[in-house]
Amino acid sequence: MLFATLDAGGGLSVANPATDDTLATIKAYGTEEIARIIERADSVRPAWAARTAKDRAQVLRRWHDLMIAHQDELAALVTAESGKPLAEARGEVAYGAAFIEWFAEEGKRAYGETIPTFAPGKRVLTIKQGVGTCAGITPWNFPVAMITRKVAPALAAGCAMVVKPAEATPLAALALETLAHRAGVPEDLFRVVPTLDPVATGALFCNHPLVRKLSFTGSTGVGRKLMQQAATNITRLSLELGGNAPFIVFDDADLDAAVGGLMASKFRNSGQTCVCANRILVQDSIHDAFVRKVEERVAALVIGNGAEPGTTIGPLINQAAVEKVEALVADACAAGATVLAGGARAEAGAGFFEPTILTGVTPEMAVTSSEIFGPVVAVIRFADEAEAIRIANDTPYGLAAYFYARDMGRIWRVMEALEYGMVGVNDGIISTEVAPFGGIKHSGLGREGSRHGLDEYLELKYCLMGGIDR
Ligand SMILES: NC(=O)C1=CN([C@@H]2O[C@H](COP(=O)(O)OP(=O)(O)OC[C@H]3O[C@@H](n4cnc5c(N)ncnc54)[C@H](OP(=O)(O)O)[C@@H]3O)[C@@H](O)[C@H]2O)C=CC1
Ligand SMILES: O=C(O)CCCC(=O)O
Repeated sequence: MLFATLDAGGGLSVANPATDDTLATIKAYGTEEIARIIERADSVRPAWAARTAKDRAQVLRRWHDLMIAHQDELAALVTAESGKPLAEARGEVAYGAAFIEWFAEEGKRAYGETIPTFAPGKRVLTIKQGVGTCAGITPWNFPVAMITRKVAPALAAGCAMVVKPAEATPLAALALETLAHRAGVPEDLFRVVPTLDPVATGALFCNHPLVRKLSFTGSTGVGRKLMQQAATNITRLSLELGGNAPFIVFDDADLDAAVGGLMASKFRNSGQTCVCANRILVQDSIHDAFVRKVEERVAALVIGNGAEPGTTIGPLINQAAVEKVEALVADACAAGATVLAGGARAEAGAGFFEPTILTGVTPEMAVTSSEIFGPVVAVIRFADEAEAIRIANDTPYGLAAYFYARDMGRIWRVMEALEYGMVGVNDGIISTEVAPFGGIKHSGLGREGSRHGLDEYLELKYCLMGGIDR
């Protein structure tokens, strides 16, 4: 069996959200064991950091290649444990592998600098060095890519990393660990530690003196707790938290392109991503035409088990997620919104919710202030550019925003006015390893991917050399 760790036995049971069947029961780590794993990671780190960046890159490159060679098996695991349709799961494996390829190369470019001196006889320079041993906490919605987006830059920078995957999706994470070790990543340098105690594990990661950096992707509430805990040890943090993405369609937009962008953004992983369009703002004069086109596209979506060919909408991750979406739709309807499509649990099974369109939504409704994390298109009308920007920015979140327009002046004005870390202009999918992914305000700290993603795992050391003139 490729992924031997799955047979390790123990207390953590993993279910398929489409069928509720148990997929595997795996070992759950306790905090004492995780503490020892951190210590072992830290003990092998100096030897890894001492290798050349090119040497580390070759190991990472082999890990990337093994992921691609096992793309179908990894995708099958992702679909089984997270529910996302197989085509999306294959896409996630390629996306996740791309971070490894990217950072394998980027690790070779961790340049320092020489700075023109401030005094004769002295020279000023900087070097960049790995931050040390790192920890990661990852969510269930991207069981592969959220791990590689953290581990690849950490390893490329010469760091060690211990990752706690989401309780719902540890199988792909363990498979990634197996492939990394096969590729030549030293076994103790990168470890995946599924656990039934996320609270104690988070506290351990924040307070263990050997953990110099924690990278977290998940809800804003948990991110806030980790930030409070990290204060004691002054642990460096990257936080990729919740979003509330506005998706604005102006009257000069290419409507078909905007509908296509909305479908891609809104229904990716059945609406369960932090960058999914959450509030759909449509200008008065094109509102009805736009909504009609969205209705046609929503009617063509296929709900079902993600493992079935042709499925485009899988289950939500669990019953709590279904109940949350159901409550948001009910609340919006009670406050005056109209259901144009869907609006209820789907017949496919207990974990499924119908792709839904709500019109007549207002910024006061909970469906617009909450991160829906489900397949609900909540449409708000607006009159002009100023109103759209005001509504779009009226949220504590600041992760991704999208808008469709053709007027160049408007494009620049709106792009600059949106208070978000990422803006998609005439595009609904912004995620790529080459660009800096991250948010502002309550959506987090730091950036992942791109050359900036490497800096999250590097310390900048300033060195002053005196006595040059003696
Ligand atoms: N920004 C993003 O990408 C994501 C945002 N979310 C948002 O959060 C909502 C809830 O989803 P949920 O899965 O509960 O998100 P969480 O933030 O609870 O989970 C994300 C990760 O954090 C872990 N975790 C949970 N509590 C703690 C803690 N106290 N200390 C340390 N780690 C902890 C989880 O472990 P375990 O799985 O074991 O509980 C998981 O690994 C979603 O509906 C969505 O709105 C969710 C996922 C991703
Ligand atoms: O939703 C998330 O957890 C963030 C990842 C989404 C992406 O990389 O596009």
